[in-house]
Amino acid sequence: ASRNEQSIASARASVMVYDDVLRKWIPSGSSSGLSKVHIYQHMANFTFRVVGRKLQDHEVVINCSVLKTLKYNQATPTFHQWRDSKQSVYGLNFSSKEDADNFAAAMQHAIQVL
Ligand SMILES: CC(=O)N[C@@H](Cc1ccccc1Cl)C(=O)N1CCC[C@]12C=C[C@@H]1CC[C@@H](C(=O)N[C@@H]3C(=O)N4[C@@H](C=C[C@H]3C)CC[C@H]4C(=O)O)N1C2=O
Repeated sequence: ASRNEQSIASARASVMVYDDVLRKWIPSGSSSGLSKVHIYQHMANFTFRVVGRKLQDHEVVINCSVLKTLKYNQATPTFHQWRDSKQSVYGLNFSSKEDADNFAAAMQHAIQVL
């Protein structure tokens, strides 16, 4: 995150991307595993983005803008998903329901205030 970004939520989740051709979820990044996923608010230009880094090696596995048109789907209590602007679908498989609820609340806040 840059200096003028602050985290409004963080959660542990495995970050996945849906492969439309294979019709299956694949891990985002070079391998599957848990990441720390943040929603950052940019204090100067009032934008939000989701950034996730693998716990093990800090590989950035998601870096996507949160637009006011984002439809955030809580498919299950611990699996949430949305489309980014390039129509990729991201899925977060949260390690706990608490993390999922906390992340969803912050995401909905961001979408509301944009
Ligand atoms: C109208 C619309 O766009 N709808 C989208 C969803 C959507 C709705 C509204 C706004 C935005 C979006 Cl994004 C849609 O349906 N999408 C988006 C791409 C994928 C999918 C299309 C088909 C498949 C069928 C099964 C289903 C699925 O993936 N379920 C999960 C699942 O199979 N898994 C994941 C966990 C649990 C399950 C819940 C973990 C790994 C794997 C597994 O359990 O092994 N699908 C989808 O969600």
